[in-house]
Amino acid sequence: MRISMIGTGYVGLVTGACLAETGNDVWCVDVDAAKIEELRQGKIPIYEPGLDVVVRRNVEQGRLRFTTELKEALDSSLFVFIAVGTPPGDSGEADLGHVFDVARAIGASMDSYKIVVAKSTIPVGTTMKIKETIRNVLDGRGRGDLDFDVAFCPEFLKEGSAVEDFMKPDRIVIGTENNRTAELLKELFSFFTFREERMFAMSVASAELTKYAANAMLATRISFMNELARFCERVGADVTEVRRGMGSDGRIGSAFLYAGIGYGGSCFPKDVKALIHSGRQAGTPFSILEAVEAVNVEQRRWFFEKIGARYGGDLKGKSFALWGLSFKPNTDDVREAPALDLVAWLLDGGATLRAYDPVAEGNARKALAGRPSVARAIEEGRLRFGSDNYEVLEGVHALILLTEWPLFRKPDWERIGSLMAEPVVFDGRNQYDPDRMKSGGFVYLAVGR
Ligand SMILES: NC(=O)c1ccc[n+]([C@@H]2O[C@H](COP(=O)([O-])OP(=O)(O)OC[C@H]3O[C@@H](n4cnc5c(N)ncnc54)[C@H](O)[C@@H]3O)[C@@H](O)[C@H]2O)c1
Ligand SMILES: O=c1ccn([C@@H]2O[C@H](COP(=O)(O)OP(=O)(O)O[C@H]3O[C@H](CO)[C@@H](O)[C@H](O)[C@H]3O)[C@@H](O)[C@H]2O)c(=O)[nH]1
Repeated sequence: MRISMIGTGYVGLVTGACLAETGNDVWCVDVDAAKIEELRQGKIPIYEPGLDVVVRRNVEQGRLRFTTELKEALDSSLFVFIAVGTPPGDSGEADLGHVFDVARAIGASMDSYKIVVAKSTIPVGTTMKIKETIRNVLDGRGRGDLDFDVAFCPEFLKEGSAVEDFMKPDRIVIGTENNRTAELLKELFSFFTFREERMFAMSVASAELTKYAANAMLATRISFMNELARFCERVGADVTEVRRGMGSDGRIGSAFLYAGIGYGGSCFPKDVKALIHSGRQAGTPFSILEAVEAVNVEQRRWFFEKIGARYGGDLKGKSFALWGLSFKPNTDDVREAPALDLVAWLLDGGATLRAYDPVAEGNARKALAGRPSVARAIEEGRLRFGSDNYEVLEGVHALILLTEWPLFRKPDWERIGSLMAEPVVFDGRNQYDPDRMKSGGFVYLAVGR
């Protein structure tokens, strides 16, 4: 089938490449000319395991193309996917500016029947507003005769395993206004699952809300565990043991119960805020989600204070090695990464930092440059980036683990001990065994144990 993917970011590029991989002809469209140029030259603008191979293969085989010209792509497509960003607005609402820009551009460019499928995460009612926007532009062009359908198909991929998640989804949700569109979308997505029971056709509104509900539930589990972890510390329990005990109940399950320094990324923080905003607007506030968000904001601060407490609240003259800057392992994405707040607070407290991340250094540098106090600290030489995870340890007072990259899972503790000025480890992701750490001569401070 012929497809236009509008927005070539984490979701658009993965979706476009995977749809091409299953034999479709895909145009990826973006307003970012530099990004499109990079892609045309065979460079992948994001770090996502396995994506480079899929993109290159499909470009070589002529099924995947990149353009800034929407019309060029639309003219040869039946399906038009919208995969642009929906960042948080000032009051937590989803900012739909890019989505409606695209809707207007589709209305201005289309000259034949299309199925417009929103994949961006958008509040209930938005898909129908997209339809109205396209219709208004068509009417304005005197092309009210042109027919089109709209649909909403949420994306559930996780960064760091996006290609695998897309190719082998747990479920495919298809929100449409009519059966014909649902059947066509089922056919398009049937490449990714042989199991009919994994395809959920539903109303557009239900599909829109399914996406927010799933993210909000996962975020709720994480905040629950983070609050539980703080309680565990007070009462002498170990949250990792509690997690194993409770997660073994099939009704609860073991996924997304890991306490740490709070959830980050481009989705959970913004989607929880957006659902809170929608709930308030509808007069049915999500008091649970308000708490989920508050706990998440507190959690990174709680960890920072835990570090400070070891030094009587005074970080001046202390130096720390930081392992990990991305919001989770296997990605270069630092959007809403808890690590960035930790970097800023530690520097504001007077500490000197040496940070290492396998792939996110570039994005972290850009994001941190926007914080004036961090930019000053970089000028003063109080924040440096290392080229490997051992180099940053030389002479530091403690190691702080912020992102659980596989590389950090089983390090050489003897070597680490010999490099550091003091053998202290703050583990923000509960990666190490407290008994082994203590018997290895380390002071080990983790989350909820
Ligand atoms: N990142 C994820 O893991 C993930 C997973 C599921 C759903 N989502 C949702 O998917 C959407 C996209 O997220 P993302 O992380 O891919 O965003 P992103 O910021 O990585 O990419 C968005 C792209 O859209 C482009 N764009 C903006 N306006 C445009 C326009 N008018 N025409 C063409 N291109 C335009 C931008 O230049 C950018 O390249 C969001 O709604 C997000 O909530 C994201
Ligand atoms: O037990 C856990 C699991 C995750 N996290 C944190 O939660 C955040 C989000 O992690 P994850 O969900 O793995 O990554 P995302 O790429 O943000 O994916 C989420 O957001 C996407 C965008 O909406 C959805 O498509 C995915 O289904 C959903 O998992 C990260 O900061 C993790 O460190 C925890 O703290 N504890």
